[in-house]
Amino acid sequence: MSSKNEKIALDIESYLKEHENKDMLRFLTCGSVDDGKSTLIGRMLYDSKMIFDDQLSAAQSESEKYGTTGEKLDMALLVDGLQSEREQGITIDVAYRFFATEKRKFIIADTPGHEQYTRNMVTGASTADVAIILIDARKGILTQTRRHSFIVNLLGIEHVIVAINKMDLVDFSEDVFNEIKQAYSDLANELGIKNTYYIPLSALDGDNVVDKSEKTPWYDGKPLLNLLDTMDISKEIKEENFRLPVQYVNRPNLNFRGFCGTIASGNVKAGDEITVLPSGKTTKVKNIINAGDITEANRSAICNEAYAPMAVTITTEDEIDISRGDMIVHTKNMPRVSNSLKVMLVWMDESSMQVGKTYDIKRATSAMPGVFEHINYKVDVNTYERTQVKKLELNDIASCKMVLTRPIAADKYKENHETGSFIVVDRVTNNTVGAGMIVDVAKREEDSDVKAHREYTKAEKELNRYIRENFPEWNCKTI
Ligand SMILES: Nc1nc2c(ncn2[C@@H]2O[C@H](COP(=O)(O)OP(=O)(O)OP(=O)(O)O)[C@@H](O)[C@H]2O)c(=O)[nH]1
Repeated sequence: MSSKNEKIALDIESYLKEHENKDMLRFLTCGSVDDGKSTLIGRMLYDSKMIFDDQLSAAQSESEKYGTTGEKLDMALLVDGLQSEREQGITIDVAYRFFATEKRKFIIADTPGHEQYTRNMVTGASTADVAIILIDARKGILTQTRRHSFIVNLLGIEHVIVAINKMDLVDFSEDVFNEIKQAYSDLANELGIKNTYYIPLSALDGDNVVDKSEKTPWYDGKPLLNLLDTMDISKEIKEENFRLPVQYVNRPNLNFRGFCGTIASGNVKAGDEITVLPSGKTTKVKNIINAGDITEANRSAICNEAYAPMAVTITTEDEIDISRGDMIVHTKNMPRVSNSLKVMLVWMDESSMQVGKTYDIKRATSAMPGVFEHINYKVDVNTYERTQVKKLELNDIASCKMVLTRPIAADKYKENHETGSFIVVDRVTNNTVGAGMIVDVAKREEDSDVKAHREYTKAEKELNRYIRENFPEWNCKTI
């Protein structure tokens, strides 16, 4: 990266500016042991000149000593630091790597492929726009391919690049490529994966990684890096799906009250009619203030429109109670409000998940206790078979019924990743023990346990109603 180094040394400002304006694509790499994942990542870093000179010479000398590639530089050694960590069990987390081309910035989430690391793959996949699934051309689709594809689909990644690697070992055979392509497209159909792209590769020799290979004249698609550079991953901005989870109520003095948060989806304009959930109070947006502008001096620096993922403060026409954890939405397009949700849950802790035990459920800016009342079924991530179980163990994925102590404004994950996902926290250890996605929102359940134990007088019921209507921030239960 010497020419880049020069630019960094001479004109760091313009170098940074150049990067700032590029758009970002996050992708996940999944493969079975020895499919060539490290080699491919190493090749992309190398070819995009993101390897430091000292890293390169270290890899060159190690390559001569330990490399598995004869004369050639073993690209896998360029990502070896991570691997040795993994072998020693120091980290089983996701490793994020960064590189950039002229057009885009990339973050690679490199996750371990073994079944015992399913939770790590879920973590890496949760923010990815694209998944690259590596397949060894000699082996075709393996159990691991099915598992990785299931998780990629579960996490709602809409673009899957099937990298059919080691084509050099099958003489760059078009037939082998087509067979694997057909088998994977059957799998994609079974799962409902929308956009698939197939590339014949040799990560080792660099065929179809950066440049189109002469050895695959029958392939009319783009090489991998070019595909990553140009694929359209923009999501439709739906104005009607405006969601602002309230993070903080900014009340510096009696004259100002603003509601701060990062817009999870959609957009909002001054004057829009909004509803605060779960209370259901309605008002209009008075002003929208950009996060950067909230200082005493320019609190009046307002904008007319804001959209995801901007961090904003909004003020309202009427004085209504809004508190952290509430969701501000457009009145004309409200999500369902309920405390009873059908969810897909990934269990991430050594201690098993107990039905009926109370956990803290954190979703966007809200947090409340909740229980998993019932496990509908557990999915075998390799065969997609469903089984009945009484509890969940580490890495299990299951459909469950989750009941919260308070209702929330809930979107389905497939419609909104931000507001449709949650984490599960153990109330004693404070560990994150699970992650989940809302599949469906049921009708709100009454708090049967409270009802069962006490009969309330009319006066008590009226008082309860008064408190709920006038003090929604107390999160009072309905009696
Ligand atoms: N012939 C050939 N060999 C390859 C290719 N890609 C990778 N290899 C070789 O396959 C072996 C495994 O490659 P890695 O990149 O370490 O595989 P991996 O998937 O990262 O493996 P793990 O790190 O163990 O998960 C190494 O010996 C590579 O040199 C390829 O396109 N062609």
